[in-house]
Amino acid sequence: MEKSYSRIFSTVEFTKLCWCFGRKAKRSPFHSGSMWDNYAVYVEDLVKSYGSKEILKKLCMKVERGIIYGLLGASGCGKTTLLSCIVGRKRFNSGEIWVLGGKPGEPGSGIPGPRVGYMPQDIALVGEFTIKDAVYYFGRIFGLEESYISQRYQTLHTLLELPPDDRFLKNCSGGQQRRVSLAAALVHQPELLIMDEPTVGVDPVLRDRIWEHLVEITRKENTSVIITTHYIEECRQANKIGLMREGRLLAEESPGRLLQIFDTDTLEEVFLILSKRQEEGRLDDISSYPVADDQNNCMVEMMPYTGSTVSVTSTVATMEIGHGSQDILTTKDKRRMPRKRLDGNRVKALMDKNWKQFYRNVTGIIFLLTFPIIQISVFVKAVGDDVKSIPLAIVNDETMATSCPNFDFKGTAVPYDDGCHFSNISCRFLTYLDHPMIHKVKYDDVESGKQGVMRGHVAGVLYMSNNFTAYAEKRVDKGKDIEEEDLELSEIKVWMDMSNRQIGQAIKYKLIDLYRHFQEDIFSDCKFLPGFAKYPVNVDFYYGHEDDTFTIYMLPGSLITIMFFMGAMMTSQTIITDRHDGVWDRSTVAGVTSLEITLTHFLLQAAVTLVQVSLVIITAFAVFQMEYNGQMWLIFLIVFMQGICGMSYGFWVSVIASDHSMANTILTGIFLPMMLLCGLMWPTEAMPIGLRYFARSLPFTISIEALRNVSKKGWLITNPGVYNGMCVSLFWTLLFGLVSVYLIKTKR
Ligand SMILES: Nc1ncnc2c1ncn2[C@@H]1O[C@H](COP(=O)(O)OP(=O)(O)OP(=O)(O)O)[C@@H](O)[C@H]1O
Repeated sequence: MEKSYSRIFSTVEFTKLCWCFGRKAKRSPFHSGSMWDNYAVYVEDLVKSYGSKEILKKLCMKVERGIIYGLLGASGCGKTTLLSCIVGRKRFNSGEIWVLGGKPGEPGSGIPGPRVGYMPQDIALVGEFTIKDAVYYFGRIFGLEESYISQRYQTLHTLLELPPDDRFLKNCSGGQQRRVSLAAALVHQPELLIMDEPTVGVDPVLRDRIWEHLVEITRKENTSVIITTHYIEECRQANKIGLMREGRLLAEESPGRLLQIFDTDTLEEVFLILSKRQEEGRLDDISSYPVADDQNNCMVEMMPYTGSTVSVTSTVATMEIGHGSQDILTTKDKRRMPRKRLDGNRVKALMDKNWKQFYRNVTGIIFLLTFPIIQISVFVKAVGDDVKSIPLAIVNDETMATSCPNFDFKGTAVPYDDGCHFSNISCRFLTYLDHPMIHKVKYDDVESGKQGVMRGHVAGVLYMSNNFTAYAEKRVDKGKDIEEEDLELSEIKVWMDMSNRQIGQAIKYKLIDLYRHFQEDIFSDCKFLPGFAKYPVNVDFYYGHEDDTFTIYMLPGSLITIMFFMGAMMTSQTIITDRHDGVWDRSTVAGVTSLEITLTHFLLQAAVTLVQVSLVIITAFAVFQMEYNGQMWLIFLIVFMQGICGMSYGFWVSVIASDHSMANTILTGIFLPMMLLCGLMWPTEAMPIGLRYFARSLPFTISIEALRNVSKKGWLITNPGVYNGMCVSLFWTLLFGLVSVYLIKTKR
């Protein structure tokens, strides 16, 4: 093989055939725009790297108008990267790309936009679309009339043997999805059609039909086609093929001519020869040979397609190409109109897509609507209420009883001239312990009670001494003259298990509180001055109540964090799914702007957030009757703004994360510390001063305070304690949003 190749393939021809091997062009081949107009795609010295890895190495490529160009190469050689750069999906490091006479992205180039039909390697369609939806979606994005889309849909449906109109894409096979994807790229009859492996998984008969169609549109409509495929021999039907390896084009020529030059029967063999040659480093040798136009390496090739009379020979078709391209452009001039940042048709198509994606995902809807209700219900029912039925060991040495059968309050505190006579008041005190928080458990002595604590059977031991009543009476009678030992014996002693601080503290304060009531009642029976038994510190309450549960304190934080998290999760999941499926990229190539994508996602998700906020507020305030004092619309607004802020945060996460698992990690990894710092569970005032300022700068700390100020204090929007919280929400919403848009623009 190599022998016959050497015989026929002279060095000069080889030199002419291969081009672009590192010699820098002295000047651009074209000094006027009209030259580029002859090419559908013109790539010069293109370099694209991912990190330090160079994928495209000064690659040059020329695709004349009205031809089928087959781009061949092994997996990973950079074909998809090259196509992505051509359609403007990816930025490149250096070099030049002209598409249909303009540079992608430049105003008036029409690219991205309807001039190009792009079928990416991945399906890049919405799974919730029906077959018809998918084609119509792109038709509408391209601004086509409904009647025209309908007519095109019928034609493509027949041509590509598409499944029934109403079959959902997610229920189609891979091959069927690929055909729908092809139909979506063809619907608007683009001037340039770029397809990344369109025939994978397609039946050979249908594959043949697709190729026939490609030949037909290049011939009749002067469409230019770039197609990549793994089936090398399939490309015999192309007018020109580019053999790509390791980020470079080894050759670019018509298949017939390649076979002739290399004297082989198959393109596989041509590729093999050229690949070996590249391996041996002999391709670089050709730079020393004379070339047809040494002013520019990209111009060096056997058969330049420069004029209207050049005929391209392929094994399947011989066709005249390059005719009347200028006329075609004139009729399609409106496609070159500078792209509007916001176009009504595209916004409508995107809204329709988002809505279908939303309502056809029943599991998603159930989750989005029930999850906030479940969360707030669980919170109200499970968090912040008083502890109940905590077992407390009672050792009453006075009566050896906890319930004191036949006990009667009467006669336990009887006033007389100089004082008050007590009787059996240990039993009287024990009646005050009949409280939902406490479950009394009788123990015979302190030691066994303490054993009970150590074994976890009880949360503490309460002890009253033998003759507790007598010592208590002495304490009252003698006042400051009481002896220390008597004073000690008049005390109720308690040993608590404080390893569970919440329970330990709750029981401790409850016992003190119950004792206060007990003492007040006894002193009242003794006809002492009212208030004698009270602490001499009289605390009254301006906002809230003494017995407000912790639930009331945590409710604002809970509402806000639930909505922030829901907004963040919903947005990041939706956008990453769209981006991962390639729908975002594909829509962008079709002309959709980032603003339109962002805006339409925002509108739908804001509507969902509105419903979610209504649900959590109804659940908290109407169903669970949580108390509030302020204006309900203001409570609603503050929570809603945090939902929007969460959406913006989710948007930012979706931009910096490459996939769902990374997004979830970032989402929760940042959200959890924010939740700990926001004062939801513990006041920020308990933090070290530096940390407190940091905590207050976070998205929802001050909003939680604002919501508490409205719901508990009834403050109005004019109060800084309210509007500051709203300003912080707004600030973070804008910050996350702007940073995300900036990253989208720079990250490609
Ligand atoms: N986003 C990315 N970050 C880093 N490397 C990437 C990225 N995308 C592609 N690559 C690498 O670039 C190289 C070329 O990938 P590309 O997808 O362009 O190849 P290809 O020729 O289209 O392969 P295939 O035929 O299998 O689709 C591969 O080594 C790939 O791993």
